[in-house]
Amino acid sequence: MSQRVAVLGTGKIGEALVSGLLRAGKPASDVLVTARRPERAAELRERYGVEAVGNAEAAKAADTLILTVKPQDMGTLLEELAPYVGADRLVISGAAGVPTAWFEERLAPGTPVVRVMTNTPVLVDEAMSVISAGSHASEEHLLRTEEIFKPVGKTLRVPESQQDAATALSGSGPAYFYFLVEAMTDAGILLGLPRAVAADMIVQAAVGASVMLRDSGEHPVKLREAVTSPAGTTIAAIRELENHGVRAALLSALEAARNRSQELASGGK
Ligand SMILES: NC(=O)C1=CN([C@@H]2O[C@H](COP(=O)(O)OP(=O)(O)OC[C@H]3O[C@@H](n4cnc5c(N)ncnc54)[C@H](OP(=O)(O)O)[C@@H]3O)[C@@H](O)[C@H]2O)C=CC1
Ligand SMILES: O=C(O)[C@@H]1CCC=N1
Repeated sequence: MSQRVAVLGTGKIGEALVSGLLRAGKPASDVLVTARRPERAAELRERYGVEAVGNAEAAKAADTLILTVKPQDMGTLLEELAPYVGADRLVISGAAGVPTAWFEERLAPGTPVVRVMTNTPVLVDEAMSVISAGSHASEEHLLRTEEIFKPVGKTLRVPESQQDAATALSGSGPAYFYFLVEAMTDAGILLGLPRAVAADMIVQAAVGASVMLRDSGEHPVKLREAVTSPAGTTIAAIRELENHGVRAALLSALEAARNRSQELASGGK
């Protein structure tokens, strides 16, 4: 069996994974991609030098299939793949919500399935990829999955029962930070700063705070306390955040994301 990896449904996440595989040294000849539109296939061929093929051909030719279509498109894709995928392949699903059991029901008995929730920082090798084994996936399959995702960031194994929460926190997580940066940049405009200057300040504050969170090992409360001087500026802002229920809003927001992931379990609309 070849060491070929196929990415099926190469959109934003699929393309990010292809670029990661190539950056990690996988030869382009070992990477196949599929796309729904011919112009997209041509774009991927040109950009990465990989072969773009049909879904059935990818399923026949690759030993690892990474499925990165939207949950709502997974049913159609599985119908195309099922005749060609057996227990000698590894199927990795990157979709939100859809459980490994859903794939197992549609594939040949014993087909190993691994569910992965990654996030867009895969583009800068700073992803978090949260990994769970289906009922036929062995340690070897998990290691093969980690081999694909480790070069593009961190990996974490969790029981599949935690995947919907991981999707809410980690898969969607970057979007919350972009939302905050966008809102804080607007606040800079309100305070009279030019947009570019405000954006520069906020992005650097986000980078600095993220690096400190990751590298200091300190609890976020301690880091925030170090910024918050008695009778100073920060506590004036924190009071407003608490008055406006930002903490409660985050709890509700992540619960809503978790619930939506659960709704997508059946490749739902
Ligand atoms: N975006 C994110 O931050 C994250 C997304 N995910 C998951 O990754 C998956 C993909 O998301 P994302 O990359 O944002 O979505 P995209 O829409 O960018 O990518 C999906 C791609 O699949 C293609 N496609 C759909 N059906 C088929 C098919 N039958 N055969 C071949 N290609 C097909 C689509 O084609 P077309 O362009 O024609 O629509 C599209 O290019 C989702 O399941 C999502 O839950 C996981 C973590 C983070
Ligand atoms: O919004 C979504 O459904 C996808 C899954 C996680 C991040 N983006």
